Amino acid sequence: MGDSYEQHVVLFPFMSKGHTIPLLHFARLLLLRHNTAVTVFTTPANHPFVAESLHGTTASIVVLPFPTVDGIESTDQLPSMSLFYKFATATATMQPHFEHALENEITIPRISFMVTDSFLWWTLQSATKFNVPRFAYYGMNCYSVCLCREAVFSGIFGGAQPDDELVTLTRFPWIKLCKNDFEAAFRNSDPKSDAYEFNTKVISAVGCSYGMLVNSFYELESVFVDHINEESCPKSWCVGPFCLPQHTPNVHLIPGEKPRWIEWLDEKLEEKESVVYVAFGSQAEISDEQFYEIAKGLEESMVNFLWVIRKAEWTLPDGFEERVEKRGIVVREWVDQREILMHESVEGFLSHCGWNSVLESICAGVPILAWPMMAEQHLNARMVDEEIKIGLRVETSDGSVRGFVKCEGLRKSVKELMEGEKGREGRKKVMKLADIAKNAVQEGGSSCSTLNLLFQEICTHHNELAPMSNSETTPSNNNI
Ligand SMILES: O=c1ccn([C@@H]2O[C@H](COP(=O)(O)OP(=O)(O)O[C@H]3O[C@H](CO)[C@@H](O)[C@H](O)[C@H]3O)[C@@H](O)[C@H]2O)c(=O)[nH]1
Repeated sequence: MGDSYEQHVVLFPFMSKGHTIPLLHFARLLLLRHNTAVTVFTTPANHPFVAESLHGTTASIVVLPFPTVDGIESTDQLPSMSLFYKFATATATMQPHFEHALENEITIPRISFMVTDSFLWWTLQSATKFNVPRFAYYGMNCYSVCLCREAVFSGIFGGAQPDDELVTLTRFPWIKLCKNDFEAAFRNSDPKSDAYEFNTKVISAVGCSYGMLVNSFYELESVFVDHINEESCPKSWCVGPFCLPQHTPNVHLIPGEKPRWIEWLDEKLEEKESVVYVAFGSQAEISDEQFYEIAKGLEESMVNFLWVIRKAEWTLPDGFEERVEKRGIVVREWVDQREILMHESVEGFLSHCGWNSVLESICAGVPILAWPMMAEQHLNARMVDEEIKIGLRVETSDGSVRGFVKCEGLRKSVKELMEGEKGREGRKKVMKLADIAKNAVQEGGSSCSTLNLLFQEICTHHNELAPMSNSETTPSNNNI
């Protein structure tokens, strides 16, 4: 790495597509600052994905060994998400290799700060040893962070009320939540459980970090950003959407080079037809029974759809693709989701509400039909439907937040998104937010200014430390 760089940022994403992709976008965003060098840490099996994503940039990639029993290095490959805690805990085996690289391999220029995923809690110890400020990347927005904290502090989980009964939050009285808005593992208060142990380590390491880096923008959730920054530690820095500044939709200049689903969307655009995009992220688990109802609901809705199916074992009803031939397309490959959302024919997104999907939909000005499945997605769905009002929720058969979705419920909800009043209102609102998001990442916008401030603060922090290079640094246990 050359001497012309004044700043050097280390990024260490967690090995899951929904966590890695945004930090790779953030790497590109950092590289727009010409004086900044970026080093990204990853594992052998994730290296090709990271390298392809950073192709054509000056980012350096460091590969650390990750010895797992089954050779799985990304959560989307796990046979079941019940193995998540085992997988996430195993990342700690990388700590000595990470520290070896910090001490010997990537010493020039001196590291300004590191952004490591909150699930890699042990990186705080490494950052502390080498006197490098650590920003924890949560993957969640400030709304969900605040709601998780409030639910814990207000004792919602311990209350005697049924799991689906709504409780008003004292700090945010316009918000009602139920126990089922949270994963059972997150509510588990048994200190001996894997979930409790892991979450405790993660939360306490975030609390002792220099800051929290958030893939969001201030105008989207100012009440919640302010709440975090006024009432708790560490400070949150909203510098997103990470996917925006450097995104130019793929331009397929050579005929025949376009993926078939983009050609299909082009055809729909020519026919002046709108399309709903259907995708549930990189790790959702869907039962065969539920999968069948999705297929039937889409077929009966009579809307045009592009459906990305993640798992080979999810089988479509007999003759499905023939019956929907003219108005539906099923894709079983990895797609450029942002390119699809940006396509002019796409006017609705049936989504599991992973935070990246929600943000990408906001940036593309596409309203959402929210069908949360796991993690913090139920909170994101409340945000979409009740807080920022850019869509609606899918109708479940018993009205509960985790209820089964029958084909009639799906058909009605999809129609409402594409042709109904709630869809229309959501579309207007999300288009305004798309403009605000674009402004946020422009020079002078809130996210751009926050990132500048972060760099300024880190420079001041460095100047206060004795000048020395990393190679001269004696590992110590001083807190930053
Ligand atoms: O074929 C595909 C499939 C996915 N994606 C991208 O993969 C990412 C998926 O992220 P997200 O929508 O957030 O879904 P998950 O993969 O489910 O994300 C996990 O991580 C998120 C960030 O922490 C959480 O909000 C979610 O709840 C959690 O499930 C997005 O950038 C998509 O654009 C593609 O580009 N092509």
